[in-house]
Amino acid sequence: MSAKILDGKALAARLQTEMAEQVQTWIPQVGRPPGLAVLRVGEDPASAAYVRGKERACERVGMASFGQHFSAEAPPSQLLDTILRLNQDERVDGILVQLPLPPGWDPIPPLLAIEPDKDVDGLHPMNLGRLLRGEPGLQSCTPLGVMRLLQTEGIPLSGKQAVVVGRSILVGKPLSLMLLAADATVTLAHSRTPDLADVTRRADIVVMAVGKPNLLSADMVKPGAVVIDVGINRTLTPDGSSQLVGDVCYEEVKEVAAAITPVPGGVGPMTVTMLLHNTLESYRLRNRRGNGCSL
Ligand SMILES: Nc1nc(=O)c2c([nH]1)NC[C@@H]1CN(c3ccc(C(=O)N[C@@H](CCC(=O)O)C(=O)O)cc3)C=[N+]21
Repeated sequence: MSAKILDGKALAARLQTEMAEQVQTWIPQVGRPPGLAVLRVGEDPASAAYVRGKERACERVGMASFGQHFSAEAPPSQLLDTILRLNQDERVDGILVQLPLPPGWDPIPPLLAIEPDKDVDGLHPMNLGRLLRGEPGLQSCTPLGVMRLLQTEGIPLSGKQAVVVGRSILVGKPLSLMLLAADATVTLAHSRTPDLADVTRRADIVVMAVGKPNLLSADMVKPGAVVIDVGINRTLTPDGSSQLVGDVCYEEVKEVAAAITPVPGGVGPMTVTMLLHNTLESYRLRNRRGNGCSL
């Protein structure tokens, strides 16, 4: 039996169409479109590609984008000043700093400078604290995309064993808290976990968020488990062309899992969609408070 393919790309397209319709009904009430500012530093080609993808998605749903690019040699105060200005800018609902920053750039000051209510990446300590405490707040896009995909596919989480592999602040840690909030029993494994296979084999839901191709093989998966692949790795094929792969041995794992996300076309498109979702949420909250209109 072969696993159900969890088509993140299709779900992302559907959600973006819905958002585009909502945006069109809200613009006349508010008098402006929702706005997102993506800030990029340096010349990392992968970051440049991701930022382009985010800006294109913005345009597709009718949002305004206020992107800015800084040289890796620019003084970090330039980035901070820009963030402070965008915090005050009424046209901007979301601000994000594309990570990783170039060597020598400390990500903490810019992440702290972003106004928490515009922090659409959910990385400000205020929003991370809200997530930890189970309070409403902006939440990290990739974990949110994984949760939305699981919920839309009707995959039950309450009482299930969920194993997350990878403890990053962008994915592993926040996703563990979200799965916990959904009443899963959560294990957070990482590079120092001995006998990873022994841990993953207990899981009803395995999430891979490490960044190592082929880390999860079929013998590490309980038959009938759900496998979510957050890994994004660029590898070279024998003929020399570049290929995007996740952290999962996809071809063999899909023969034992009940459901699996592909790479590309799984979690990646959901990440971008949740960024738009967070920007819209911030726009709605800002205008609800601001002028009493009911978005
Ligand atoms: N502050 C910050 N926030 C982020 O959300 C953030 C970040 N920094 N740094 C890098 C990671 C990576 N990331 C992805 C977004 C979309 C795809 C995506 O759309 N992937 C497509 C394929 C894209 C391609 O072909 O290259 C897919 O999986 O189908 C992947 C990865 C967001 N990140």
